[in-house]
Amino acid sequence: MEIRFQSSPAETKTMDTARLRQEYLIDTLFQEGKIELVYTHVDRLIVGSAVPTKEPLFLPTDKKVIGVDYFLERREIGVLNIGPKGIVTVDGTDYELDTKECLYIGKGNKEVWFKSADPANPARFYLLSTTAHASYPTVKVTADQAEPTHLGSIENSNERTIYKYIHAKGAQSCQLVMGLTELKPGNMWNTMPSHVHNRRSEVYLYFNVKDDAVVFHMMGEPTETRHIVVRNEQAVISPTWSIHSGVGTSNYSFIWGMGGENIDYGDMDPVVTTDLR
Ligand SMILES: O=C[C@H](O)[C@@H](O)CC(=O)C(=O)O
Ligand SMILES: [Zn+2]
Repeated sequence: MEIRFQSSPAETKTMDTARLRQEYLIDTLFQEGKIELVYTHVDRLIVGSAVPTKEPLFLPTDKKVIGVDYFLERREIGVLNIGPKGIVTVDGTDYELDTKECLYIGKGNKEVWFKSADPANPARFYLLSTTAHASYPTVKVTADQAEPTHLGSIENSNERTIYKYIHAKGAQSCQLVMGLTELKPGNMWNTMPSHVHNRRSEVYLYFNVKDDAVVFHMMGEPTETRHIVVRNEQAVISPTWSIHSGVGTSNYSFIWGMGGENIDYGDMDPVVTTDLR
């Protein structure tokens, strides 16, 4: 498992493009036939993917990194499929996940397997895990059940739909909050006006980014911003003190996921756009 440590705002200010990318961008996800996991000390989130082809893939532990006998011994995980239909098997129970469907798996489940319904058109499971102190029921959430919220306007180029899967009023969890946002065609800005939330860290996984398109992901303290150029199926780690907004050269979607002190989606500190530097 790859390990990332934490950098302070003061350290981040001094980084050049390559260093920023090394620190905050995850560009190794969604390799076919593989599970990929990245451990960040930012709220101890584990960010990953599973793209099962011929063989089912097992969610492994890494005794050296997490110090337990199985992955979910002291953790919970959200699984969101951004590809064709797949199956997640949790201690012998199968959950079918179609595109944009999510599975919350609670602490204490010993064996998690990922399979594709059609190995020639593999499922693409995005994984986000936080530490957990209690066991909540494993539950599947469909896009329809995910409380679609329409936000933004074409005038501001940010008309989008936010689906909340795991949060205080949805699938229950210890600290994981997770959902998906889709921009309408012709709309390029996400999360603008931007915000921070010192109570939680966040990771964005950009997807449905066209092959010749990129997203300029804005990060940093509101008065000390930087950007990272992101391509399809790449993720960016956002520490508590950082804004996390983006503008694409075309429309796109992203999965947002958080861990920290609370599971209240709305607990954000808005940044006045004209205060950004
Ligand atoms: O803390 C919440 C997250 O940053 C996202 O849910 C914001 C988002 O999807 C959007 O405004 O488009
Ligand atoms: Zn946020």
